[in-house]
Amino acid sequence: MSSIPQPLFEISGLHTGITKPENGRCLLQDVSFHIDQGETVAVVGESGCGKSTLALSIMGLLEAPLGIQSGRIRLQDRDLLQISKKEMKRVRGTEIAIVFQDPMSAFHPMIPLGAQLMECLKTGDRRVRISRCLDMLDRVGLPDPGKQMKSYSFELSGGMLQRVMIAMALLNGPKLLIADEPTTALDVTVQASILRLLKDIQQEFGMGMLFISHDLGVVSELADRIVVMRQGQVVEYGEASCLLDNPTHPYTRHLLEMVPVLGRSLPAKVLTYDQHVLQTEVVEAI
Ligand SMILES: Nc1ncnc2c1ncn2[C@@H]1O[C@H](COP(=O)(O)OP(=O)(O)OP(=O)(O)O)[C@@H](O)[C@H]1O
Repeated sequence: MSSIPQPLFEISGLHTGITKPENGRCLLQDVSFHIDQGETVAVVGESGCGKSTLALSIMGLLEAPLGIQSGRIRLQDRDLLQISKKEMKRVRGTEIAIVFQDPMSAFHPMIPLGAQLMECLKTGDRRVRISRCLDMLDRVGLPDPGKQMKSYSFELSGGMLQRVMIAMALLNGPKLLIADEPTTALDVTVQASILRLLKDIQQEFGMGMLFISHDLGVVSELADRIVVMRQGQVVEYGEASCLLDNPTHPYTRHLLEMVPVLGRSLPAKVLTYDQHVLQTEVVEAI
């Protein structure tokens, strides 16, 4: 008898909310979805629907008065809600890594970027760790990685710094990468090159990716499946192509209408994306 393969990552029946009894409020209600190895699942919804609360719930980084009320978050065969804080700290950054929206605030301005990257690789010979950081900076397309290791965050552009954050997230070979609005703070011409980079490295490294965005147009570029969230609840969930071609929930249709140029025609968006990439490469080459 063949057993059903286990997903890489699975959330089931997740409820997250304000835990104070006097003003208890549910911010995520019964959220469930899974991510298979090598797959990109996008969570999309407007501001305030609970996307960041979801990312923080997964990373075990919710701060009081927010807390998980019930549900399960599994990475392979482990329930992340049942492991110790110490073990969760190890999982974070090694097995699950996150790329945040604003690269400028993710780095310490007074510490060289190289030292901050090295800090993520806690073990191993110093020379091996330096070489690993240099390799990863090169892999994410940063010119002159040796120079960037000595630079401070304020010396790099937003796009370059986002590449450093992606390199940092990949250093320990995570099984799951969470990208929380990774292109929102960037210039439109740089956005497309960062999206292409995420797509490339996800294929190369074969990890699962949870891509969080308010923009269904951006999501259509790289998602295998899409979770549409509204007011803390999943209103639609399915294969990206089916959901984009035949949205069943009025809110998904509303999000689609907000995508400029795309409307409901994907090929037009793909064309727009390629034009952005071309434009970006021209800008970067100047
Ligand atoms: N510490 C907190 N205390 C009370 N309410 C909170 C707290 N953090 C978030 N919320 C509320 O939870 C809801 C979801 O917020 P969240 O930041 O997860 O949304 P989001 O979809 O990520 O929005 P955005 O795209 O603007 O970042 C919002 O109504 C927000 O006001």
